[in-house]
Amino acid sequence: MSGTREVAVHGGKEEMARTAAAALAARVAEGQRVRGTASVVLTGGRNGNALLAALAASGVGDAVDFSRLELWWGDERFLPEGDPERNVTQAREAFLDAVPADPARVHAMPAAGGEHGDDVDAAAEAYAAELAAAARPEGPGALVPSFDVLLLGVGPDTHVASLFPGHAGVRETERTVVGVRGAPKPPPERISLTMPAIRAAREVWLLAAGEDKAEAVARLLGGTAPDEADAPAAGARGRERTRWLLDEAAASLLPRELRSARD
Ligand SMILES: O=C(O)[C@H](O)[C@@H](O)[C@H](O)[C@H](O)COP(=O)(O)O
Repeated sequence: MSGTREVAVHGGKEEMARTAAAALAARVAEGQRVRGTASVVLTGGRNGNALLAALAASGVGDAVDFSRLELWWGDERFLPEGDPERNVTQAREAFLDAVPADPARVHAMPAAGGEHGDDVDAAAEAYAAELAAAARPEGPGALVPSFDVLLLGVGPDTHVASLFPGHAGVRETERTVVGVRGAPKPPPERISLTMPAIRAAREVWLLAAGEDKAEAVARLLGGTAPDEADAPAAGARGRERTRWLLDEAAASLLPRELRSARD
């Protein structure tokens, strides 16, 4: 049984990113206070990167000890190391190069042309092994760490990570990481956490901003939840809490009572 679901609507995408960054810093600081270290799964995309940039801004992440923060990725574009389109490259530019993270705790997904060559499935298996090695025995299913917060940008087609509607990855029930081919959002080859890995997180935060997300958000939150195979974001739930962080444009087609929900 998953936990609570909350919807928060913020004025614009910048306000949403700043609010989300401050909330993430507070959650990480709490996790570090209670457990010594915290574990966050980052997402690619404009909203994910905007949140990271806000987190790197002065004053926001002051309560976080970045040297005790385990960073993972929910998905990665399977491109060569250093490619500007890789999520980790964009995260470094937005955030990582500005904070004192411990490189040993920054778990980037494998790049194409690296030790796994161009075998995206082998790269996915390697990341699954890295997650399992970091899992604590008491963790959920002990295949992945008990992530404090797992961030997900939401696509206009309701995809999250690199789990796309109707594609095999969204129906995976055993593996924690899969290789993706033929992704409708370029590049076609990607690595992605699966729903079992996503749902192992204590909290899952879904980020959606802009008019182009309004129809997806209305479909996902405005009434009966669609099946996750057809609308992957519908399956993205935390064990303790699921938060939707929207701006007014993305929330514009929601019922009035949801549009006014504030953090
Ligand atoms: O690798 C990726 O492209 C992302 O992980 C992807 O899942 C992204 O989060 C969504 O497509 C939303 O992207 P925007 O926030 O840019 O709309």
